[in-house]
Amino acid sequence: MVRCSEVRVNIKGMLKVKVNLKHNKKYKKQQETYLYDPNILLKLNFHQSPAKFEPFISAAYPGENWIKVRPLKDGDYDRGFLQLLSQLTEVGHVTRTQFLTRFSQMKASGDYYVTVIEDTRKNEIIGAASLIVERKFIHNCAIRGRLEDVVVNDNYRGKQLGKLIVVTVSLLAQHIGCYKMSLDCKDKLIKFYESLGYALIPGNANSMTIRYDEEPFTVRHNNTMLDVSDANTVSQTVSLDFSS
Ligand SMILES: CC(=O)SCCNC(=O)CCNC(=O)[C@H](O)C(C)(C)COP(=O)(O)OP(=O)(O)OC[C@H]1O[C@@H](n2cnc3c(N)ncnc32)[C@H](O)[C@@H]1OP(=O)(O)O
Repeated sequence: MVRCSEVRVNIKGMLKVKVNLKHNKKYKKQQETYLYDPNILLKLNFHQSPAKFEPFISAAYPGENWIKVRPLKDGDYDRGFLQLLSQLTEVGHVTRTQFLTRFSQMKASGDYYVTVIEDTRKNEIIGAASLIVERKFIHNCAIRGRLEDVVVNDNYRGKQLGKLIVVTVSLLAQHIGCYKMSLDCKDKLIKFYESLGYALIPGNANSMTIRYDEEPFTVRHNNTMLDVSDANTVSQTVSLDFSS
């Protein structure tokens, strides 16, 4: 079968038809879908971030030509995205269908900015972080960002990729109009996030959790499980305020 890939009308009104003789088999190579528009990442101004990059890198120029910062793609199931997440927490056995269904739901909502770093030499996802947009009625129907699921493959840590992926989604939050961005983290990572502009808000930096997947209902304080009845202690939330 012959495919017509381009039809143009020139000045004299002559119809020009450019034919693509590629066989259908080659054509079958499916286009992958981005979760969100990758061009937004090229517009982010990394000089706005208090993070110190030495040498300077950004999402558009990540320092090496084999490093690519981009939105998650539906094909990333085959690039080890879930295996990377398993270095952060338990992922479970997620089938391709489950992955693609979740990807479509996230894309349809428009509020999920799962962002990854790919090692293009290996066709492998080596870093990830998610910005999730929360829509509010308060502050004139404002939107705020939540930073979730930050991880860098342990073979690539200590090379600024953690900073790169967190700053990318943080600038992205500001770019799309969030008035603030917050995250929950373990105590040992507070310094890491502080170096990227996040702060513990005095009197308002607690993070509390109730779990429904464990019995009896429990509140978590970092890694320590507490019974809800004596949960006076809580863990911490760090915020990045774009209005100040
Ligand atoms: C909101 C959330 O998702 S919190 C969950 C965070 N993720 C995890 O804990 C998963 C396991 N850890 C990781 O994947 C990585 O260690 C990350 C993402 C935390 C950091 O990634 P890296 O690529 O190593 O970070 P990067 O090289 O950019 O280091 C930045 C700085 O943070 C410091 N840092 C990195 N990891 C840690 C850590 N675990 N504890 C304390 N400091 C750290 C580094 O020393 C470095 O400091 P410097 O700039 O003064 O040299």
